Amino acid sequence: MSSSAIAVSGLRKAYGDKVVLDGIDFEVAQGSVFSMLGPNGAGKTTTVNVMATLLKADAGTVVVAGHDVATATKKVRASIGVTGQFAAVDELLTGRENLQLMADLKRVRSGRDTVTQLLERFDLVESADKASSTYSGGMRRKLDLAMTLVGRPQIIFLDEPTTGLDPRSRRTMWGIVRELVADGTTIFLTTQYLDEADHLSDRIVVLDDGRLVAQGTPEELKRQVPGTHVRLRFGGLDDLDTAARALAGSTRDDQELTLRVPSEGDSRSLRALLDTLDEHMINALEFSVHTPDLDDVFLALTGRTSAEVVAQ
Ligand SMILES: Nc1ncnc2c1ncn2[C@@H]1O[C@H](COP(=O)(O)OP(=O)(O)OP(=O)(O)O)[C@@H](O)[C@H]1O
Repeated sequence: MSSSAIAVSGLRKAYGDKVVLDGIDFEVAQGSVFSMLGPNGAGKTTTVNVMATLLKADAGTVVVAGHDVATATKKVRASIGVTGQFAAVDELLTGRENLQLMADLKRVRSGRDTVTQLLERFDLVESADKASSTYSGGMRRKLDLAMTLVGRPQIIFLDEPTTGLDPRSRRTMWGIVRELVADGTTIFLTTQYLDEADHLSDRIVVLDDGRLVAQGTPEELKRQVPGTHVRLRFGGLDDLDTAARALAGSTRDDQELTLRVPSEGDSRSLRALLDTLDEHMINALEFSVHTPDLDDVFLALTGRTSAEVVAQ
């Protein structure tokens, strides 16, 4: 068995004439967080559904926890947990009953203890005996994830787990993801939130229109996009003029009295820039360094900003 938790190669899927996955390849290391980013309709859920044995691929090989999804469906299902868009929470049952039902379905030994531990871990003890229909969105998602953890799956698929959550609940979910990974669980996450992928992931792939347009660590992806620059703001047009002439490759904004200067962003190049300003006896009222973030990467790769994607 390879050390990869998931290995996908040449994965293709079409609905009629519409090609949704056009031959994608990636590997997910055991005990890591792997994020798939992509705009609406890029094919993220389709990819998760194939890996989770809920959908058959047209071509390609998908191996999950050492088993081929095409031939060893049961073994794959016994190794994974899926949470997100196909939420399993039954609203008529209480939180405790939902968890107990899952423990019974998965034939977990000492199911009652597991349920108690999960209620504690997810801070759901107080509401454990209330109908889950009365839960807030954040509580329902926590319950959904808790249900996924019954039976301790090795690999967990989280399909957009924090969409619509308030910042505090998002942070709670992030904390739980980190704990799971520290315990050796592998997490496959799909998200439209770049900051989420940036904070949590060991590796990220960007899916657009059925193809992987980039993959790497968050840092590697950010490095693919040139754009570290220093922004200077001056007190008047004279200073702006002088600085623009002295600093090669800079772009000026006369309204804002600002200058954008390309820079490596390291201490030596910043010192050289300040020396140049000193030599010309110019004082910048403001000085800030901007490094590209995943939003810039996303824009460069897909032609869309994440805000546009979320607003769709
Ligand atoms: N059962 C289906 N029949 C036909 N087309 C489908 C079916 N399921 C998905 N599609 C299409 O496949 C494409 C990819 O869908 P998918 O749900 O995988 O995208 P996604 O990246 O998960 O998007 P979202 O973020 O909106 O969930 C979309 O264009 C969708 O309309």
